[in-house]
Amino acid sequence: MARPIIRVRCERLEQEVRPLAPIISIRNLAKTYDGGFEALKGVSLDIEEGEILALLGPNGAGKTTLISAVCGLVTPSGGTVTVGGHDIQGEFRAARELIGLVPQEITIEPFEKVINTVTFSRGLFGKRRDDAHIERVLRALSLWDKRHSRNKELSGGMKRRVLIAKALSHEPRVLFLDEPTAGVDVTLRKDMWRLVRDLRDQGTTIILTTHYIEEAEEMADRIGVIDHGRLLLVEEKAQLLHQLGRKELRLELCEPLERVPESLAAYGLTLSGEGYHLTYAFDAHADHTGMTRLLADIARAGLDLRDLSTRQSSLEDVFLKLVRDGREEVA
Ligand SMILES: Nc1ncnc2c1ncn2[C@@H]1O[C@H](COP(=O)(O)OP(=O)(O)OP(=O)(O)O)[C@@H](O)[C@H]1O
Repeated sequence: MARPIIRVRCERLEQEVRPLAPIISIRNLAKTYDGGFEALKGVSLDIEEGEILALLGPNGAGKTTLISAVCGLVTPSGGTVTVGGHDIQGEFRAARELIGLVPQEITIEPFEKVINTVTFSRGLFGKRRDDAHIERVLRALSLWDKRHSRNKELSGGMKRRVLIAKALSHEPRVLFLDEPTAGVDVTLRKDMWRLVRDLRDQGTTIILTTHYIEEAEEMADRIGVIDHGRLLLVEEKAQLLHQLGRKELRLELCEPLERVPESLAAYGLTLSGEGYHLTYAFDAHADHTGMTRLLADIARAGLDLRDLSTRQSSLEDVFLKLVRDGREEVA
């Protein structure tokens, strides 16, 4: 009698340790628009269920094109996308049903009432009417009191929330937010961040695009950087922030140098500011930063210091460097 119990346990264990398939799988996705412009150049990316992924990139990087291709609104020129295992082209309806999309531009019928807008949206996905769900969504977005207002009577921030309510009306597993806080004031932006985190806590996978580094830093579990149709990096935010633990010590000399003295070669210093500035990069998390030894060796080399300062690198530095390096590579 004991055997079946053991077998059941083993099966459970296997289920627990089996890695989950990504909810979205993008392989070599390419898009060339009519006229020959290559907006996506072979993007590959897996998105895990329940994560918040922020796609950062400058104007025209390809963020909206990527989202639109994953949502089946733009036909790719190459590559594949699956959502919940369904091919976005071959099994469009099954894949699209899993997705909620909040577009960049406000696209709601001005004379329609809020509640009808959201209820109608659910119907478009062929889902049966569920007033309790619509009420939950509207309450979560602080729109319940406005349910009988016409869309045109709402503020810009409320209209944006109606777009989110529409996107959530059919209970999608993945929510795409294309620049959710563009042109939104600071308070509303923070409300939006809270809302997105709550949705993730309830199990929704979130992919958002943004220009705001602070937004990616605040919300994302992973950050992807895209530019010129290429994904330059996808990294856990915690990992990125660890990398950002790099600091710089800047030394200002009393007399300029022509080159870094041989005795200081091991520190990898860079000389700038017409020979007046020496910069030393170090890991702020390390037990030994090497700073004390460097300063002793500088004194030994007979260099006099006028000033010194340290500076922490930021996500913005990493972002700008990646975009700059990527552009140099392309050029
Ligand atoms: N329908 C189209 N036809 C031709 N080119 C297009 C079309 N849509 C977008 N593009 C071009 O593709 C590139 C990527 O555009 P996309 O909107 O994906 O960028 P983005 O990263 O979302 O930019 P932004 O942050 O400004 O919204 C841009 O150079 C854009 O001009």
